[in-house]
Amino acid sequence: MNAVTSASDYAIELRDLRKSFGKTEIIRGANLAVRPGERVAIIGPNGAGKSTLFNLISGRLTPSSGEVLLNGQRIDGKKPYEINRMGLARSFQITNVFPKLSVFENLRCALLWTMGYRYTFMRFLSRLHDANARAEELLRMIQLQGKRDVLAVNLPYAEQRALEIGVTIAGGADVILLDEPTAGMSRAETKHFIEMIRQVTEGKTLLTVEHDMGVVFGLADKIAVVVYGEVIAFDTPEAVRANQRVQEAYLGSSVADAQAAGH
Ligand SMILES: Nc1ncnc2c1ncn2[C@@H]1O[C@H](COP(=O)(O)OP(=O)(O)OP(=O)(O)O)[C@@H](O)[C@H]1O
Repeated sequence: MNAVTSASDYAIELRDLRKSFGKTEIIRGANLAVRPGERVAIIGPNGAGKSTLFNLISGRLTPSSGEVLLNGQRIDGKKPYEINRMGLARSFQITNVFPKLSVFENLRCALLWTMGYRYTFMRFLSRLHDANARAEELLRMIQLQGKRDVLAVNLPYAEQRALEIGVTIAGGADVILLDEPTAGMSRAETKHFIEMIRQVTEGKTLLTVEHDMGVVFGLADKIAVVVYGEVIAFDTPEAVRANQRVQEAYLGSSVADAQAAGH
C-alpha cells in the first residue's frame, strides 16, 4: 500500500521507450530515471532522437511501446495539456508568448490561465490580485523589471527567450523542459542566461536538449547521452566526459571544440 501513497523516487522515468516512424525505429529502447531537482542536459549527435524523446515526454508524440512516468504516474498516451496539468511544462521557443501583449501582461495571462480564472467573477477578482503579485515576482526572477510594459514583439531576442522562460514556469510546474534555451545568443548573453535559468529552476527538475557544450557543462548536474535512439550514458558531467563509450560515440570532438572555444 505504501508504494501507492509514497512520493516517487523519480520526477521523470523512461522505461524501454520505443518510437517508430513508419518502419524506421528512431527511439530504440531508451531508459532514463531523473530524480526530483536534477538538472539534466540531453546531448547527442544530429538525428540521434533527442527532440523525439522530448516530444514523447511532453505528449506531442505517443510511444510505439514502453512507458513514460511523471512523478511516478504514467503519462504516455496522455495529451500535452493533461501532462501540463500534472506538473510538466515545456517551452516552445517564443510561440507561447503573445507578441502584442506587454511583458507583464504575458506573465499575468499565463498565470491566470493556470490558476483557472474562468470560474466566478468574485473568484476572478481575487485571483487577479494574486496573479498581479505573482507576475511582479516572475518579472523580477527573469530580470525584465525594466521592460514591464514593453510589448513582447519589441523585445530583443534574448529577452524574448527570458519571457518565454517566465511564461513556461508561470504555472508552477515542477518539471521543466527547455529546448536549446540559449540558441542564437551571444556568448555574453548565454552566460547571463544560464545563470538566470539556474535561479528560476532552483528546486525544480530541468531537462534541456542542448548542442552547446558550454551550456551543458555550465548548467547540468547530469548529462544523458543519446546515440541512435538509446541513452548510452547518464551521469555527472565529469563522469560523462571520462566515459570511453561516449568519447568514441560522440563527445570527444564536441568537448575539444568547447574547450578550444574557452568554455
Ligand atoms: N515525425 C517524423 N516522421 C518521420 N521521421 C521523423 C519524425 N520526427 C523525427 N524523425 C526522424 O527521426 C530522427 C531523429 O530526429 P530528432 O529530431 O529526434 O533528432 P535530434 O537528436 O533531435 O536531432 P538534432 O540534434 O539534429 O535536432 C531523424 O532521422 C528524423 O528525420
